[in-house]
Amino acid sequence: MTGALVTEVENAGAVPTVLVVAVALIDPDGRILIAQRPEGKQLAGLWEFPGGKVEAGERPEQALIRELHEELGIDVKEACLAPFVFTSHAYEKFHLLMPLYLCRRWSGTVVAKEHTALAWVKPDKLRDYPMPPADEPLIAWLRDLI
Ligand SMILES: Nc1nc2c([nH]c(=O)n2[C@H]2C[C@H](O)[C@@H](COP(=O)(O)OP(=O)(O)OP(=O)(O)O)O2)c(=O)[nH]1
Repeated sequence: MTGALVTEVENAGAVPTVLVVAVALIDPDGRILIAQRPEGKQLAGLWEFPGGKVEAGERPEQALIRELHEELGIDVKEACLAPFVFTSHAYEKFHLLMPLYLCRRWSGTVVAKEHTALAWVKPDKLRDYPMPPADEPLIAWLRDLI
């Protein structure tokens, strides 16, 4: 009886783990691109690294290349995506697992197709832009290693 109750309590807290891929695009001046989430979406108004959810049947790098084309209108080759660090964060409705890649090379001009605004920001200035809580550890890594 007690065992069953414990199991129920544990299951009540179970949420799906969602895999989201994101990238720090770095320009020749060492600035990183961040993008402001549009109104009407979860975490609206916060600044994020471009990227999105990995869809069924996609590899993470394919998903990121697709998202960068859809969101920013740029083309990125898989070889130009360098795995960097990841964040693992418990949101209320899901658990976010988000690898962050680095990319210094792409073709095309960055345009905000889905975001409210874009900003190129030096790593030590990222904290001036409110970002989702999951991004907190990523900011520290970028500041220290880029
Ligand atoms: N792309 C990106 N997403 C982030 C970051 N930090 C962070 O918590 N997230 C969260 C916000 C979303 O819940 C999820 C990204 O998924 P998404 O952007 O494709 O999804 P969405 O909320 O726009 O919703 P959907 O309509 O596409 O389902 O990851 C980040 O730096 N970049």
